[in-house]
Amino acid sequence: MTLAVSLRHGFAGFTLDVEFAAPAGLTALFGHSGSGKTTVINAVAGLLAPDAGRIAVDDLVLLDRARRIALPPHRRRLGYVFQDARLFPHLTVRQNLLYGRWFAPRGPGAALADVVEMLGIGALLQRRPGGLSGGEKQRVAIGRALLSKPRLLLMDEPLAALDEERKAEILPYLERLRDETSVPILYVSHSVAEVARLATTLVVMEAGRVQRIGPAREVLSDPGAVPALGPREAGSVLRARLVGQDADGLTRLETSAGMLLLPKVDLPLGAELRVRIAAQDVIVARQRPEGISALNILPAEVVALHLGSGPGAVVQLRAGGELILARLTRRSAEALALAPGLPVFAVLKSVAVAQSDVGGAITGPELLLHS
Ligand SMILES: Nc1ncnc2c1ncn2[C@@H]1O[C@H](COP(=O)(O)OP(=O)(O)OP(=O)(O)O)[C@@H](O)[C@H]1O
Repeated sequence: MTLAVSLRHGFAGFTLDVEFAAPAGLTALFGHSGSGKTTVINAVAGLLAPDAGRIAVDDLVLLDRARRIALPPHRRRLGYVFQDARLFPHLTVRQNLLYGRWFAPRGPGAALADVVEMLGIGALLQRRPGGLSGGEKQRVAIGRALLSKPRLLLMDEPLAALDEERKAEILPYLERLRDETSVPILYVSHSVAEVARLATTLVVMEAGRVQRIGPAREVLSDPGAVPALGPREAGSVLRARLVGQDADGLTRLETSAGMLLLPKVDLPLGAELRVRIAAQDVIVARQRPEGISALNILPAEVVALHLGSGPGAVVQLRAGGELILARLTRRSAEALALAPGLPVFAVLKSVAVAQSDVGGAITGPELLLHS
């Protein structure tokens, strides 16, 4: 299923003008506060009638201003998960979940038992929302949305109200949701780490427009997207496979950029992972450094150099089949005479690992590993 969105809408002092397609998987709408993410979600949900536009899920048109089509929200069959779970306090978890099914059309769809298992909420079924943690409540809210057999799940910053520990608890379930159901997810976030971990497609919004769109891995390693993503948070995502557990406690991950050695990643051999390398955790060297504690040094080649307006610069490197971003100062870029085609070495100071979107085991919280 693919969601196609084309929208124009004006508020006083703000114009939204966007066009994008969200294929299967999780499409993240990323952007700074006020860039228009919630306005897009509200238009898709039918809570806002835009000045102009068309929204369709495959052949089903939800909105077409030119043809005067505008399905009311309840006929769009969308599951909505907000920042706060909005569960019914007087109903048990089980009754809250079944409430979602109440409005679902007949026909095949997710079974209660499967949803309960996927979200790990079996032990909570007889409890009422009042006694649940924020993360547990969100898992129930996701289950309720799924059981309504939605065409599409809309998630507006579902983790924003949670502390880091609760976020870490819920992320693996969102990964399962993305990988194990065929329901496309439109997910609003302003956290690059969250987007890097979850998104299959990334739509970067800026001042009401789409600044970049594409497969998340490509957009995240595009130096041109760094200003919109924020230089502190920008970084690339690599695919990796766990290929060895060494006797000294280090884990070997195979990537097309080379082998990575990390402190123990407690997963079975063959596990597929996403590895996130923040641009600020990469050092660029002209020669292979020696006498250095970093374990992960990858041969690479400069692809592009992106100079900012200030003292910073971002360099895009190709290592094997992967693109890696490194953040450095303009002065260092000049001292190293970095230019496209130059062979260099990427020294990785730290790497984060998460479950990949290829399936496989659940890793639990994102592991931030210093290599
Ligand atoms: N009902 C409204 N009336 C007038 N202006 C609005 C209305 N809703 C949103 N806006 C304006 O539209 C712009 C985009 O808002 P929107 O909530 O879509 O941004 P956002 O990217 O979701 O931001 P945040 O991350 O803070 O939620 C903002 O300038 C906001 O003030």
